[in-house]
This record gives sequence, structure tokens and C-alpha cells, in this order.
Amino acid sequence: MTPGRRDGGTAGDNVPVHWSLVVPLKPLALAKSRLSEAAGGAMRPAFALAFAQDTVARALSCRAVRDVVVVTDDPLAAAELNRLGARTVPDSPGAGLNAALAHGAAEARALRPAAAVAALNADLPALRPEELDRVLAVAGQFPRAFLADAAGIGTTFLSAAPGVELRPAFGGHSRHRHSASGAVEIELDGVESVRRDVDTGDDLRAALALGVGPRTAARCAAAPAAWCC
Ligand SMILES: Nc1nc2c(ncn2[C@@H]2O[C@H](COP(=O)(O)OP(=O)(O)OP(=O)(O)O)[C@@H](O)[C@H]2O)c(=O)[nH]1
Ligand SMILES: C=C(OP(=O)(O)O)C(=O)O
Repeated sequence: MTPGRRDGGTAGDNVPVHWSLVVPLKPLALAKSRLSEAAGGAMRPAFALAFAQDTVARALSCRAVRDVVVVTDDPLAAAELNRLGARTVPDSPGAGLNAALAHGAAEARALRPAAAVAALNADLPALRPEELDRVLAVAGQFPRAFLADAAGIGTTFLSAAPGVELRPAFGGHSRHRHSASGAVEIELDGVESVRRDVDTGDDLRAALALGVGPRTAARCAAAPAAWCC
């Protein structure tokens, strides 16, 4: 069997793996700066919020997910994501993405010590729960595992089994860093929605082709046609 392609979603003793997901989110006014060219400054925060809402709502509906912990200092995003059922914590380290993820993982473990934890980007508006469940099922077979982004350069998902440190190394060419750190790369067909992060207008169009969640779809419907099609 090829590493990273095992089936099943159970720990070695056949106990189903339960997950706490950690979702990092920048303050909306700062988020998705690379979308500016396509979406302009004014609507960019609304897109960032819609992406996060669709990501979190669908993550929460996964069978294996027990908690979604969002790390954000944005009050509007925190209120909206709490309403969906996420638990939000402030980005108290204030030291960038990886520090925020390590903090969120510690919070998640304090809440549910026996669960596996995984970092999931907040910019996956096409996320399909059944695809994330397949990723989680494979990730549950390894101490640490990750999924490369659609571009094949970065990472959209990084997991750690109960008791294992997450050691996030996101940013830029993180696929290589996560692999070099010993995390197993998950190589599954048919999980494009989990890999489809949205940084640019082209990414947004690719996500729309997969099918986005309702909040992102509504944002696109309200935007000038050139942004979304
Ligand atoms: N809490 C927190 N989240 C962060 C931080 N930096 C990035 N993120 C989040 O990490 C995820 C991946 O980041 P990016 O894809 O670069 O998103 P972004 O920073 O909004 O996009 P750009 O402004 O275009 O770089 C997104 O969900 C971001 O909101 C940070 O310092 N703190
Ligand atoms: C944060 C990452 O990428 P990007 O900022 O390009 O979405 C990453 O893939 O590690």
C-alpha cells in the first residue's frame, strides 16, 4: 500500500478518529490581499468572510469533526463563525500564521484532549464535507499528514494524531517544508475541493467551477460580473 493512500478512518485499535479542526483567519480588512486585483478593496473583506463561513459550515458538517476552533482577532468574523457552531479564540500570540495555528491547536487540545487536530485554511469556499471526511480518514492513519494545495506548492491541511505536536510550517512553499518535517503527504484523487484555496481571481473562478458554498455564491452574485466569471 502506498503511504498516504491508506483507506479507513480508525486508529490502530479500531476506535474511530475524532477531529478538532483549527481554522486561522486574519482580520477581514487585511485578508485576501491578493484578491484585490480582481475584487477591489471594498468587497474583499466580504469575500474573505464568505469564504470562511462556507469553509467552517462545511467543516462542521463532516462526520468525523467534533470541534472547529477559529483563531481570529476579527470581531465580526468571530460572531458570524460562532453562530455557525465554531469556537473562536483570539490570535493572542499575534505572531503570524504558524503561531496562530499552534495556539489554536493547544486550545483545541485543552477542549478535547483525545481528539486528533488538523489545521485547515479558511479560504476553501468549494469545500465538500464528503471530501474532507476522506482526507481525515487517511490522515487518521498517520502521526502527521498534510494535503498540498491546488497549485502543488502550498498546503491546505496539516494534521497531528492525539499527543503529537502539529508543528505547522505554512506560508509560501509549505508543501516541501511539511514533507521535509516528516509529515506524510496525502495523495488522494477526488479531493479537489479541499485543495482549492482561493488567493486570486483565477482561484475564485476555479472554485466557482467546482461549486462554492451559499455565502460565496451570494457574494459573487452581488459583485460585478468580471470578478467571478
Ligand atoms: N489568525 C491568523 N490567521 C492568519 C494569519 N495569516 C494568515 N492567516 C490565515 O491563514 C490562511 C492562509 O493564509 P493565506 O492564504 O495567505 O490568506 P491571506 O493571508 O488572507 O491572503 P493574502 O493576504 O493574499 O496573503 C487564511 O485563512 C488566512 O486568513 C495570522 O497572522 N493570524
Ligand atoms: C499559507 C499558505 O499559502 P498561501 O498563502 O499561498 O495561500 C501555504 O500554502 O502554506
